[in-house]
Amino acid sequence: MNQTHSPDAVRLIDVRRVYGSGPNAVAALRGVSANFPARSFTAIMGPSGSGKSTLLQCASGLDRPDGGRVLVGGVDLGRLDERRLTELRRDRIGFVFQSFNLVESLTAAQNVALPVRLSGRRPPAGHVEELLRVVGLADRARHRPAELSGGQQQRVAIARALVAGPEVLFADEPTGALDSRTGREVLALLRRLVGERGDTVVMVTHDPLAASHADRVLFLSDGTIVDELRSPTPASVASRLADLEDGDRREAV
Ligand SMILES: Nc1ncnc2c1ncn2[C@@H]1O[C@H](COP(=O)(O)OP(=O)(O)OP(=O)(O)O)[C@@H](O)[C@H]1O
Repeated sequence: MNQTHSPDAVRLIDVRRVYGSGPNAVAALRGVSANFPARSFTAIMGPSGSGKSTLLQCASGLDRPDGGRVLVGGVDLGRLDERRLTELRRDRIGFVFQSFNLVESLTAAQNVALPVRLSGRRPPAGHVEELLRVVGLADRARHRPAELSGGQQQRVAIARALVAGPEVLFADEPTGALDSRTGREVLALLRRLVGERGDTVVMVTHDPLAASHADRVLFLSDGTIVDELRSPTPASVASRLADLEDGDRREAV
């Protein structure tokens, strides 16, 4: 593969994505460049329609940009055919969404092992148990999703996303379906994964409190990155977001 050593888990270089064509074309990303260093926790925020989901989809190889480059662990996704891109997503990228998407008929441990099983392999001995321990569910390995709380189900989903040892964990509104206390526990877990295991997390969120758990917040507006906050606090994030949303409203008038 086209692999070069890179301290960045993910790099976006002048990424562009246009939906549709002609007079109805929508430029969802207008030249986005960003580095996501290994062992960092980045939150992506911005008003509705600013391009957050599109950025996550392009960065994770779920969607192909119309211009620019995306590198995951030094591999240029644009050079991969569909089969290799699918393999890269399976082996090197973890996903967590607002909905937990667990298989109801399988236990927590079986859900965690599933991505590796589906690729015709077996997780190394003790690996699933270790991941369940990391997410605080060592004693729930044999429970099925219906026997777990929402926060516990999301923690199973996080363990599942980590089972292949991905370069990066992309999280799209991971606390969107959780109450605020449970949401904070999941955010604290993501924080710990970065601090203690050296995982890399990129999270889209609408919630300033959620974003304040990250090392840095990137703000998108109208398809471009317009600002960055390091060591964010809920207040500093909320204030910056309000400015951007005000700007959007003024433009709409
Ligand atoms: N499949 C699509 N076809 C056409 N336009 C699209 C498509 N997906 C997104 N868009 C448009 O691209 C722009 C960016 O959308 P995107 O979903 O990335 O924004 P977002 O910041 O994630 O929004 P939200 O916070 O509301 O989820 C929007 O104008 C949206 O309407």
